[in-house]
Amino acid sequence: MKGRVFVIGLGLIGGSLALCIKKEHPESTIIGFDINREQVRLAKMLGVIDETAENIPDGSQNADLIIVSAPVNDSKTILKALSTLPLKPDVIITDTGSTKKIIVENAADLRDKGITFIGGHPMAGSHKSGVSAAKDILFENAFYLLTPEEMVDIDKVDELKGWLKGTKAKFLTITPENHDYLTGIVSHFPHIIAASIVRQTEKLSESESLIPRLAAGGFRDITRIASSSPNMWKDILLHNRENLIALLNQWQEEMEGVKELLQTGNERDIYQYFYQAKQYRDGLPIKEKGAIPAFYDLYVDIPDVPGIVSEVTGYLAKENISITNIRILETREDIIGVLVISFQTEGDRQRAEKCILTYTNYSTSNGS
Ligand SMILES: NC(=O)c1ccc[n+]([C@@H]2O[C@H](COP(=O)([O-])OP(=O)(O)OC[C@H]3O[C@@H](n4cnc5c(N)ncnc54)[C@H](O)[C@@H]3O)[C@@H](O)[C@H]2O)c1
Ligand SMILES: O=C(O)C(=O)C[C@]1(C(=O)O)C=C[C@@H](O)C=C1
Repeated sequence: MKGRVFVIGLGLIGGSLALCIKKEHPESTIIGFDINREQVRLAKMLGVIDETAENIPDGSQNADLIIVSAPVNDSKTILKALSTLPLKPDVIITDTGSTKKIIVENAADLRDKGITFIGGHPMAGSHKSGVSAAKDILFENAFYLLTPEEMVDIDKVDELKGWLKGTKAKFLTITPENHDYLTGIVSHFPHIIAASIVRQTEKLSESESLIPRLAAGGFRDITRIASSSPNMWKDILLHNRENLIALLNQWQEEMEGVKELLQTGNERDIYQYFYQAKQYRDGLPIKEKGAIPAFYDLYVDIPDVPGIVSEVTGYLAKENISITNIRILETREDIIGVLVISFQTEGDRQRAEKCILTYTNYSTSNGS
């Protein structure tokens, strides 16, 4: 496809979508805008965008596709601003926000002007923010939720899917209300729990200095997402308050049940509690295996290609670096996401990181 694509908000998601679009449609021109000038500079330097726009009116005027990818409360304001601008009549506007009901409501003025708005949410991401974390494989095999309203022409939805083909995501159309209910359960609520576990641990560590050093495998796995952008999550919670309050009430009941299990001390019931959770978790399409206690972990973001694990371990063998364990965190259905390699010492971990960065262009981190 040819045309001008204007990305507003050049962060992890806006940047990754820009890369996907350019890869699939090399003849398109990607124009970027962000209120943070440093993100714009980086986006241009990293080749994520072709051109920069000074402001939203400039970038929008000749755009064929506009992608709004700011935190949801900012996106709400941006959509309102877009509705006051002269736009191409056949432009498609979409967003990437993690919530949909309030966003779609705030696109009403665009709709009234006959402009197509299709709410969107690629259901993949990371705890990292900013354009430097953007990558074109981020959405591979992930669900990409779309929430077009009834009046939106099906051809326009297909056109948007065409633009987004390079994400290699699986498109699913649902209502904004259902979107917020479902993502509340599987995404927003788990983020609250992860943050609450970290906050409780922080308070308890004030009187016990060993706690941070012991917080390894399990703690890291369950709290990784607590490292996500507080600004983004503040907005998500404000946009999905009702669903989240209902979930918190249910969770409190669940915890009361657990407390009762402990007070009663019935071995069989406690076993059953964990057994049932394991059955459901193991049956999910995301098959994360084995919690390996590892103090010196290296997280490597890997693409979904055959032989990738042996490729990475091959480089380490070449440099005589021993590993104590290796596992794959499958972050999305059908896709390898992150390779977690464990080492005996921090020195080995650092050497391994250097080695992988020398031989490949995969990003690495210590998972924190
Ligand atoms: N991070 C994830 O895992 C994830 C996944 C799917 C969807 N989302 C959603 O996608 C959107 C973007 O998230 P992200 O992870 O890319 O965040 P990010 O923090 O990496 O990037 C957001 C960017 O928006 C910019 N911005 C804020 N207000 C702006 C404004 N008024 N005009 C122009 N730019 C503005 C910020 O400066 C920042 O560079 C959010 O709505 C988020 O809910 C996030
Ligand atoms: O992998 C992560 O770090 C994420 O939190 C990604 C995640 C999620 O909850 O699954 C977070 C918010 C987005 O709206 C979509 C995806």
